[in-house]
Amino acid sequence: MTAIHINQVQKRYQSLQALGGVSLAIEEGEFFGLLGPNGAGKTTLISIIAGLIRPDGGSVTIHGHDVQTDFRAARRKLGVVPQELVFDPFFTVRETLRLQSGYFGLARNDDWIDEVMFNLDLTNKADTNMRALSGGMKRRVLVAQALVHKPPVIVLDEPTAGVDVELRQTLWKFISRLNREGHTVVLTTHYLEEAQAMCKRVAMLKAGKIVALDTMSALIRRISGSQLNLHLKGALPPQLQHLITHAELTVPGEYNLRINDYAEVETILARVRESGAVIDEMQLQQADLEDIFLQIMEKGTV
Ligand SMILES: Nc1ncnc2c1ncn2[C@@H]1O[C@H](COP(=O)(O)OP(=O)(O)OP(=O)(O)O)[C@@H](O)[C@H]1O
Repeated sequence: MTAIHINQVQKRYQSLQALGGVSLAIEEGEFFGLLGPNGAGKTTLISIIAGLIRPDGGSVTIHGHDVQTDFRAARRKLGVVPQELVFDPFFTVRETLRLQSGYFGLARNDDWIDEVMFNLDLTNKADTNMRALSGGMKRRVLVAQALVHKPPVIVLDEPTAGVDVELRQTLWKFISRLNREGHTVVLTTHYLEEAQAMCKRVAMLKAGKIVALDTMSALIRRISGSQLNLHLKGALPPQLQHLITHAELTVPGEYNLRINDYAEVETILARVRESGAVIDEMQLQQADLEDIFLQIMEKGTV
């Protein structure tokens, strides 16, 4: 079944086209990444998925429920961890989570609340007032709040922005477990390493449009090969100059060369030796999501 179906969604803020006709189907059980630079439209899209803002055109369904015409049913299937920390400061952590459960009509939810708090390392803060929590702790409560009704679809908008390593690890362990148990997870993050480690499929947004949509492994394969990083005493022979990547960043004696297969490394080294240059240092680097991201954002394609 399709967990989230986004069909031709458009949103405009005055003269700014924040989303220009986005279509996307995320299947049940996926761990999906929504990536893009600041202002690409990720939060706008998530707010539309959550039914918090209205699109100017198009539609979104969650497990078949339209987020506008069938809001309550759609909302019940969805847990959203928003980017901003907004809380009522007078409630304790447990009260906050009970209130949220009440919103979904769950009167006796303490077993699950306890389990969520335990998994997010919040148990010893259960009776602390929200206003007395640190930013990182508040973020944990935001995650817990999104999960009180065991939603089959979990959307996290930059959940690890500015949080420490410990929370990241705790959070990813718990979210991975929920994904293994069948929950669909959609994540936006600026930490591309995190996206590469967690997401099986990604969409890249740029200026309100999807500019790449593929599995993580296919995207990484798409960027041809790897890089050979050379530190030379002497100049790079002219017949290798065309292999230089990011020429604008080249420091004298240091070169990044694009290679398509490892056999090319031998040829390059032979040419360097013939030219009389001496190799001080060399490194082979695998392409990663960051290379792909930068290339897509700069050139629009890989
Ligand atoms: N309420 C609003 N009024 C006017 N413009 C808005 C509003 N909300 C968002 N925008 C603009 O819409 C565009 C998309 O914003 P959005 O927050 O969706 O991007 P984002 O991809 O989530 O960015 P970030 O990575 O910085 O969170 C931006 O140019 C933003 O300035």
